[in-house]
Amino acid sequence: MVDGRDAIKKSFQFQDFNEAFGFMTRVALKADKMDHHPEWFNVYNRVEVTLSTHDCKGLSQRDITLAEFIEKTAE
Ligand SMILES: C[C@H](O)[C@H](O)[C@H]1CNC2=NC(N)=NC(=O)C2=N1
Repeated sequence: MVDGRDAIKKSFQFQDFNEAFGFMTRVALKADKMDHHPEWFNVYNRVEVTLSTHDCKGLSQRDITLAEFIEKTAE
């Protein structure tokens, strides 16, 4: 969860930048297909992802669906 707002957040660590950016690319393609986009921050091998739904100013099923895809993709 994120302080002060209805959002979920998770940090992922990879071997290197190449792995991190590959992960981001796969998530980006899925996100755009869903028309549901993450807030994220990347430094080298670390990617912090925050999910929420602007349309309802909170969490929706879309956040859960994208979160499940993200967890699978990070494995
Ligand atoms: C116009 C467009 O469909 C909307 O702004 C979409 C785009 N991506 C989005 N992403 C997220 N995270 N929440 C939204 O409500 C949202 N809405």
